[in-house]
Amino acid sequence: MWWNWNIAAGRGGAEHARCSGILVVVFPNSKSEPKGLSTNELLNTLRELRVDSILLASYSKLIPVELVQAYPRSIWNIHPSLLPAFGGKGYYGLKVHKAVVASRARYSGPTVHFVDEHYDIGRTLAQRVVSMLANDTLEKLATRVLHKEHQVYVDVVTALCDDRIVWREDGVPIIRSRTNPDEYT
Ligand SMILES: Nc1nc2c(c(=O)[nH]1)N[C@@H](CN(C=O)c1ccc(C(=O)N[C@@H](CCC(=O)O)C(=O)O)cc1)CN2
Ligand SMILES: NCC(=O)N[C@@H]1O[C@H](COP(=O)([O-])[O-])[C@@H](O)[C@H]1O
Repeated sequence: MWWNWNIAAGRGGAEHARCSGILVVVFPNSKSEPKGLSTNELLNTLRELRVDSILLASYSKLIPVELVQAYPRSIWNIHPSLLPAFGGKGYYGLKVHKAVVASRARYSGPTVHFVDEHYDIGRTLAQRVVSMLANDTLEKLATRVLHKEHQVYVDVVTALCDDRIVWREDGVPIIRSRTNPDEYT
């Protein structure tokens, strides 16, 4: 069963979701969000709503280990670089693209990965490549990468809905092709 619901860390995302009729719970509890849920309250809410998959998008806090352990192989995140490059603590939003441009890398692109206890080291599930341009600005690169993010996350969610995400014997997650069951990416 798919629930339209949203765990919002930012006010803009929460308001947009509410206006779209999407159930919103705010996490974590903080000074700026005193009505936010604690980890245990969030876990109870997710269980009550029978949530079985969690997808992060622009979520800028560390998901607590209790939530990671309660949802094994069931929390995904999208990161705006080709992990493991340019990931980890301090790498989010434009900071990621700034590091990529400074490195003179020839390619960048989004990564969809499983979430584990630490930032950005969970198993990679899908990536898309974006070529760097000689006159790239942070904003131009961010826009091109974001465009690919919106494509690759939709592809991953579609594969999730189709039950086409499988784990290879060596522990690598792969996606079975929608058209040819003998092909994987
Ligand atoms: N347990 C996990 N939690 C989260 C993960 C993860 O892989 N495991 N991914 C991040 C998303 N992310 C990159 O994709 C990311 C977000 C934020 C940071 C970061 O350094 N944050 C700052 C705080 C920023 C703020 O307060 O707004 C920090 O921790 O100092 C790194 C990577 C989502 N959660
Ligand atoms: N590490 C997490 C991270 O950097 N997330 C990134 O923040 C950007 C802004 O998205 P938004 O316009 O939806 O807020 C997106 O590129 C997203 O990948």
